[in-house]
Amino acid sequence: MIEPLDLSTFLTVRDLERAARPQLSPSTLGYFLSGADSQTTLRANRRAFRKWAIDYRILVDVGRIDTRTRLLGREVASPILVAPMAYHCLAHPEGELASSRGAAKSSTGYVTSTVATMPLERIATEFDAAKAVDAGPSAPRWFQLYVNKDRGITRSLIERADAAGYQALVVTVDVPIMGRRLRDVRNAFTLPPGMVAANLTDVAQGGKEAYHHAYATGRHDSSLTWRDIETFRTMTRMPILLKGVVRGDDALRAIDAGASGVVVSNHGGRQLDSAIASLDALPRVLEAVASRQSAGFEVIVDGGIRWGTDIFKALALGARAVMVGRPILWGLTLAGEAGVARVLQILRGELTSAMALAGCPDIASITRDMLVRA
Ligand SMILES: Cc1cc2nc3c(=O)[nH]c(=O)nc-3n(C[C@H](O)[C@H](O)[C@H](O)COP(=O)(O)O)c2cc1C
Ligand SMILES: CCCCC(=O)C(=O)O
Repeated sequence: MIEPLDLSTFLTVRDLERAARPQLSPSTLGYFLSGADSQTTLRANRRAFRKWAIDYRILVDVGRIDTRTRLLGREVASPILVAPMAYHCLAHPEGELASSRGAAKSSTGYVTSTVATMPLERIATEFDAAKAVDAGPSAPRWFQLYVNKDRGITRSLIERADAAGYQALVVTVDVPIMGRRLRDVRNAFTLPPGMVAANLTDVAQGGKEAYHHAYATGRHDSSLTWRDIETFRTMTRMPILLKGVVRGDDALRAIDAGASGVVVSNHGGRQLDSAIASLDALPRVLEAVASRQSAGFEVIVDGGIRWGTDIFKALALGARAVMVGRPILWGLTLAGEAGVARVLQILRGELTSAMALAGCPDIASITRDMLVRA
């Protein structure tokens, strides 16, 4: 019998990554890890955090640390969300059912991907059932939208997400075409037999045609524009966030198009290689938004968050919250729901420690002056 994993021996996200990697096939590992082309942006996302140092404060009462904040008008337990990622069943047989439970039990927000390997309704049910029932704010769950050439399919996805009680629609806008990830090309990456993108059952699944390729080249809509965002706005009551914004002017257009926020992101370095690092893009997006005084407009950032201090830096620069991508997949690979919960526990624990050591007992006290150039 295999000894059950003692997750408490994993102290950092890196520990989980190191243990998870050998468990995955080369094709899946390549898909999870890869950035586009030379992977310059993938590296830049990490490097951007190292350019800042924390200018900590002393002799502040940090006997009680409070990580609560507000997101889209609701109180949340922490400023951390699970980023939308495709195909969780590649990491674990229970796929998104396990990852969503892991997030819910950790009181962490969760974003379901359009290309999930489980039906979005089941993910919603699983998340809600697993939510921590003790006092404290409950975690949000949002739906990420990829726009299909067949707008009937897109409309039906939005309606299903609405009906399933998702609280926001995250429209990903940095994938007009799929970035070229060299390992995926070389491995002819696709989904193994029997695994499907459970919410897009119209697309050729399995069989001869490689699913991933079939969707990316056949169904994904490269003609998406601002006008479509305005159309989606009229189709749902859910607030809309645009994910993949890096420019100030685009953030202003997002406000004009009726969006409730943006995710400053370059898709984890998987799309345009040599794109600006997401943390570097954050200040100018915030500056543009501030110039418009759009009260309540949310600015979230993702890309390269691996430590609690990374979250601290993103918040100090002005982000409302962060999304965490690949680390979730390492936890899911190693131990399903419990592994995801462990990743989130580590990150939240590190954030709490950083706040205590920096003299910031609550999120509001993590201000811009807490950072200096390293
Ligand atoms: C394997 C993988 C699959 C992804 N799938 C999606 C997706 O379906 N939709 C989406 O909007 N973003 C997707 N992303 C991008 C993430 O949401 C997020 O922007 C990125 O992973 C953040 O960077 P990090 O992995 O360095 O934390 C994916 C990223 C990875 C690594
Ligand atoms: C068509 C699936 C796209 C998934 C994705 O967003 C990614 O691999 O980065």
